[in-house]
Amino acid sequence: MTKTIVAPSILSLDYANVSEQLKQLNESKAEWLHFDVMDGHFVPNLTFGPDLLKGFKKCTDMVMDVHIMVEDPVFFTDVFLKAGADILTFHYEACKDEKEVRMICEEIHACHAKAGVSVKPGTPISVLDPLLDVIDVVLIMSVEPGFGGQSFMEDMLEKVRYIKKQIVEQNRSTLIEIDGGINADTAKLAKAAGVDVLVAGSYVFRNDIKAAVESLL
Ligand SMILES: O=C(CO)[C@@H](O)[C@H](O)COP(=O)(O)O
Ligand SMILES: [Fe+2]
Repeated sequence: MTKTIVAPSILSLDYANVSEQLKQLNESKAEWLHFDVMDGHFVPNLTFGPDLLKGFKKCTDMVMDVHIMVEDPVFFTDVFLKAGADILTFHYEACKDEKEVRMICEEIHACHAKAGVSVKPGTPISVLDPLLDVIDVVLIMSVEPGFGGQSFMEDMLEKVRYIKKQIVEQNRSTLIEIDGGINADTAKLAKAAGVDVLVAGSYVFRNDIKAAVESLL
């Protein structure tokens, strides 16, 4: 069994208490910090810009896992790579075609970062089969993107099982990340299906941070 990585989503961080929460995150077993970028167009919500990412990088050594939910992935990939993203994940649905997905992944690699591609619940995961050679992280949305605190869509586990099989058959080292509605119960289901990285927002920040992270491992 491979090691599980926990990626707390700062969408649910308590912004009245940032330094204390960051201190707890730094003391926790979470290895990645999930940074949700929303442009108000691709999803009906608006979140963070590159300066916030630069600020977080000064306060933690965690891996910056940037998830861009934006209409223009080419523009924002460049912006967040320059701001210091370690992993840059964009949406398949925001791209013109397969060629553009490949081109963005290659641009990310040229900046020495890892490339992630995300699919919304309604998108078949098989669209990523021919792209696994350039994808470091497949991010499966287990809620509709846009907001934290939604319920886990259990039928997304089928996508996890499917892409895991493809990764093994193609002999790739691609990681599978799941995002949305993760708590101690849904984490068990996700891990059993083959998930490597668990994004968790509301569950981590509405509980004791260190204990919540630990309960997901
Ligand atoms: O990308 C998103 C939402 O679009 C996520 O990363 C959420 O931030 C997850 O929040 P929880 O479902 O864990 O509360
Ligand atoms: Fe996310």
